[in-house]
Amino acid sequence: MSFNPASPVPVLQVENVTKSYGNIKALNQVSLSLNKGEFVALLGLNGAGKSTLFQLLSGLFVTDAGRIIIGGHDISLSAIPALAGMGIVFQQPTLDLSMSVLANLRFHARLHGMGSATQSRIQTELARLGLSEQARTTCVKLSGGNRRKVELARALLHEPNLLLMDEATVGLDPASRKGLVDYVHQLCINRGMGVLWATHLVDEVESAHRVVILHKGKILATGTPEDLLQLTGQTRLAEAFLHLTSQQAVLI
Ligand SMILES: Nc1ncnc2c1ncn2[C@@H]1O[C@H](COP(=O)(O)OP(=O)(O)OP(=O)(O)O)[C@@H](O)[C@H]1O
Repeated sequence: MSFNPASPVPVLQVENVTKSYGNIKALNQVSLSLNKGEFVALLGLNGAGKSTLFQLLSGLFVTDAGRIIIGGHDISLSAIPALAGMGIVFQQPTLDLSMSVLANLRFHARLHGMGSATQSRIQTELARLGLSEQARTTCVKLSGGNRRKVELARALLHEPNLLLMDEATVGLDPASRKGLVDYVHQLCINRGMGVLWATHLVDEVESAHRVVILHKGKILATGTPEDLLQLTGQTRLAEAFLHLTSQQAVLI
């Protein structure tokens, strides 16, 4: 089955979101939206505010101002249905390394109240990621790349409409990074899932449908990779990114 992008359906709307830590404004009036089947890259240097945005999206923190709507549900009013439609892979590993792959996935399935569908969903996701043979392996024995794949399988288990990837390739070698980006791209195409992929690595965003450049808590620019090249007059995305973040002009 392949997704038809003809009629976009927003799976995520971020409206004028502001968040401060004391005097530090980590996010300043940030707005973005993401449609079904769209791969949107959130590109920003260290300290841009990417993790802060993800913490707000995953309900760990609340906004100082603005609204976050996931699958039509305002997270501040209806957190449970909002979060139920979302999967997330955090920058920091969150598997219980003392448990098996299966036990980690079953724990997540119980949290989502998946019931009798659990076993077949686990088998499907592990098979897709080439991890069926590792199902009973204790996670501490897995390579870094395979641990990330288990985290991705866990994030996909309850079939979310929105997948958040927060610098999910940290610690992976270049081939594994590319493998993960390509796999998630296919998920967008095949399942019509929306993906927000945060990174500071430009090579991970070259195939994104849209790139949002976040810098010092503000969105500097948004558009297709081609739009950003045109906007900056550069020939490579890495140069366009450097150009935008060094100029800091508001170019939306
Ligand atoms: N708990 C906190 N307390 C105080 N300041 C914080 C806290 N978390 C983040 N910040 C500050 O907020 C700003 C945004 O940080 P954030 O971690 O969201 O950026 P990031 O884009 O995820 O960076 P990185 O790529 O390095 O992970 C930075 O100035 C950071 O120092």
